[in-house]
Amino acid sequence: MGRVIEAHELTKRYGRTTAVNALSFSVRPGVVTGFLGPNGAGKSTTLRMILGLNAPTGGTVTVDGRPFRDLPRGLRHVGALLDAHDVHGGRSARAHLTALARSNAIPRRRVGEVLDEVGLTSAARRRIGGFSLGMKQRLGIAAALLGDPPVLLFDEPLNGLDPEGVLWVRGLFHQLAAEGRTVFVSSHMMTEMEHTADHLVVIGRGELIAAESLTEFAARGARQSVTVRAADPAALTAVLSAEGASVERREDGSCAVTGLSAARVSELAFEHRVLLHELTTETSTLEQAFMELTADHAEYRTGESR
Ligand SMILES: Nc1ncnc2c1ncn2[C@@H]1O[C@H](COP(=O)(O)OP(=O)(O)OP(=O)(O)O)[C@@H](O)[C@H]1O
Repeated sequence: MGRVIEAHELTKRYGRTTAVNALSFSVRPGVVTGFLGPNGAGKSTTLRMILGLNAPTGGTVTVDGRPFRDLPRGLRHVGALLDAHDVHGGRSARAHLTALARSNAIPRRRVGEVLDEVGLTSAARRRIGGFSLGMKQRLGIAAALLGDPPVLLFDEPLNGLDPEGVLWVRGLFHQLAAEGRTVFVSSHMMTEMEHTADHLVVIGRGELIAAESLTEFAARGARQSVTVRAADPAALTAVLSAEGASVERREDGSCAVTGLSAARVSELAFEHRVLLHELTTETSTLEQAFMELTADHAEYRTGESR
């Protein structure tokens, strides 16, 4: 039921700022695709171009082979949560969704269904102005689901949700993908995507850095190193280096060893009678892979004068 989103050489310039630069990627149905990048990387701009809210300076982006503008029945084709605050605070949640349903020719019964789905039934008659950010996110998700669309876009949907809300939203995204929909979710935090996305499109400064499965992405950062603390670090270094390992002596007296497994380090130390006080395997995390890959692309970084 889902449709492929295809960006080809997509570019957006604002004056001299290039927000999105020759970005090409595709988002497939049936999996949750995370859209990851540091602040200012161009995620919101890209999502707005997918929805036809911003016109590209160059390149194209299509849903099911067509620009969004050419797709009739808006919300029934693509449901989106762009900015949870972008709602009329004086209205009730139910009135807000009812107005959206009416203008998109969506049956009224969907309003009750989506309110239920996002857990807002008991708050449906309250003014949105009094909602917490988490409740507004739920309302925005309800609006995205209203037209039962095959394609769903969410911009930073986890912002403001409590831990229970985060678990719920992850379950919902997986369910929507399992139903065969196309689910594209932006975030600037790798940790948020780790248990949310199956596939990743990673950008920095408007350019594509990676487009691959979460497993492939994780493998980039999966350089294992072994931390060893030895009674005689110099002796250990000599033994391990002779076996082809690279050994880095740290200030705290420990050694970071790459190129040998912890088991092999232990065997060699035993054979050469080097006493060990500590032996730990460190696997670099997804977060490290993300930081390393985006380091050259971060728009705003602490300690950087621009
Ligand atoms: N309307 C605009 N006019 C001028 N510059 C803009 C406009 N919208 C976005 N930009 C610039 O384009 C770049 C990308 O912004 P965008 O909001 O798409 O990034 P983002 O990845 O969504 O960031 P964040 O995670 O901070 O929301 C930024 O440098 C931003 O300042």
